[in-house]
Amino acid sequence: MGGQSAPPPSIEPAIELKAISKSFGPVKANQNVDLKVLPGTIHGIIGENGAGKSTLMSILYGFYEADSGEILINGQKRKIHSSRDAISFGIGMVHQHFMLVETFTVLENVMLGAEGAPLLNKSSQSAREELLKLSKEYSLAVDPDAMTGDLPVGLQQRVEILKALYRGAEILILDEPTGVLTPQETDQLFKILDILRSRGVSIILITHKLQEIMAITDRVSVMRAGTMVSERETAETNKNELAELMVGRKVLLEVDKTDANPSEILLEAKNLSYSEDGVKKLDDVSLTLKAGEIVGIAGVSGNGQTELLAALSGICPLQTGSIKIGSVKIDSDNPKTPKEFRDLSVGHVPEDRHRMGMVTAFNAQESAIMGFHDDAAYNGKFLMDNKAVEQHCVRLMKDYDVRPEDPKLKSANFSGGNQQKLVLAREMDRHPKVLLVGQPTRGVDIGAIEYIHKNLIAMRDAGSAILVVSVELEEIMSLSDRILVMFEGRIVGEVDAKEADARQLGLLMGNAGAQTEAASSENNSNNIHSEEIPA
Ligand SMILES: Nc1ncnc2c1ncn2[C@@H]1O[C@H](COP(=O)(O)OP(=O)(O)OP(=O)(O)O)[C@@H](O)[C@H]1O
Repeated sequence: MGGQSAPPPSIEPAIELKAISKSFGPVKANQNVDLKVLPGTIHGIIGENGAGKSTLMSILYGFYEADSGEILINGQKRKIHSSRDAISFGIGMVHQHFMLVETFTVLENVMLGAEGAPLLNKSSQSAREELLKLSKEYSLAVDPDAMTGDLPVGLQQRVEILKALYRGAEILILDEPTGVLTPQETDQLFKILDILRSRGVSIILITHKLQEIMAITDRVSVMRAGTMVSERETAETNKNELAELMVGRKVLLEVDKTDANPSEILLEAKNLSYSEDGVKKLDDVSLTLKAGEIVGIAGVSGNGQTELLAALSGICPLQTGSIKIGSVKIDSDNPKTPKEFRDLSVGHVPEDRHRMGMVTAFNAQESAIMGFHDDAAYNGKFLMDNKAVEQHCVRLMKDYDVRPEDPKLKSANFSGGNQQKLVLAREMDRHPKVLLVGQPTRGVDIGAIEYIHKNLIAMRDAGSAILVVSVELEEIMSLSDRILVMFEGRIVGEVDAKEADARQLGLLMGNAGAQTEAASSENNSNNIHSEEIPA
């Protein structure tokens, strides 16, 4: 490892990984990786997509066994063959995709699978008492009897943390925990992590967001291409240095763009309303998208953004209102399928790449043409022209830096960020007139974010109309030319991006009723989302 100052020898690391290696076929996901995490500290791990961070944590948590190397927990050499072993050594993991049973209560989820716990029994008084005690001790307020599926994402994550603590975790691994959180939920999570640290819990935090590393960690390790390349005291580094260590070159952390030059309207939505199970998800939404502009949708997730993207791409049928694309009018009397929307040159990058962007069981080249598989270019005489599909996929992988460059690899076996790049590549490469993008850079490393933002701006400058939905206010503010704010299915405000400031957007996002929340987060020293945003 280059340039790091070694931890004081007197302190025994809570975790020590020595020369860990792990390969998947030809892919060396981890090569001779060393890591020391001191007790009662928050240790960040950063690295490009596919650098090997999740693999390393999966080894520590017993999902994978290393090909070679050693694991020491509190100075003791340990063999971890399963997550049960990891739990018994005091390791807990909060996964990117929660492992909770949505139809169980919080208490039932916390008890589920806990080693040595009494059989699952709703009235288990001791479990309830223990849960309440943990909630109090770590300021993790949550109703034990709430149905887990009804809780907002931030609270579900809290249940995951409680579950780990209930099982006696003293070491907590969090893999990209803020990817699905609102700025306010992120602030709350960081307060919780701070409390856990002050109580002696050791935390490993994997994140792509360098402002989070700077805000909350004590030390940070940098991985590149399966190896550990650097380690720094957080107080002695900065975002630019970390970005360069990760990517191996200087990275532009701000979006570089000229003013937009919008021209004709390419898409016009009028009075869209949509209800599901009696709940209004879209409420009289009207908007226009013009050639040569990027329109950003800001809002706390769950306020109709998903349904708006679904309506504008033909995935959810129109109930009320109409959409005009060029001269074609679409409404409930004249519906169109997603394929027909695509034929009208509407591209769509869905927010949830796993459920809607790709079929994880398909290989990369199949995912790379999903939705376009009946294009003449891929059709042989009788069957699909697999050679043509493969060549197309390889070109996309080269152009969008999808790693590994293996069109035959199962989509599920790409790292999260590389899956995202593959879906973006598929949609952007066709240069649609209208591009709808949900969470363009979720789980994507900073080098790739720079690349994706540059490409979106290039598409705009070439005359596409782009609609971006993102929970990252910073992204919305720096990428958009106009910002629309959604709240409870409605568009409650429109702001010129040049004049937007985070506080004003935050107030609109919470609508008047939640002003206190926005105001209190403004006073919060961990309010990193707005702090980073240029006014
Ligand atoms: N089960 C698997 N089979 C084959 N290859 C795999 C498997 N799991 C991971 N890989 C490969 O190992 C490498 C490291 O992946 P890993 O998920 O650890 O990266 P990461 O740093 O966590 O990336 P990201 O930031 O995108 O989540 C990648 O090239 C990935 O494609």
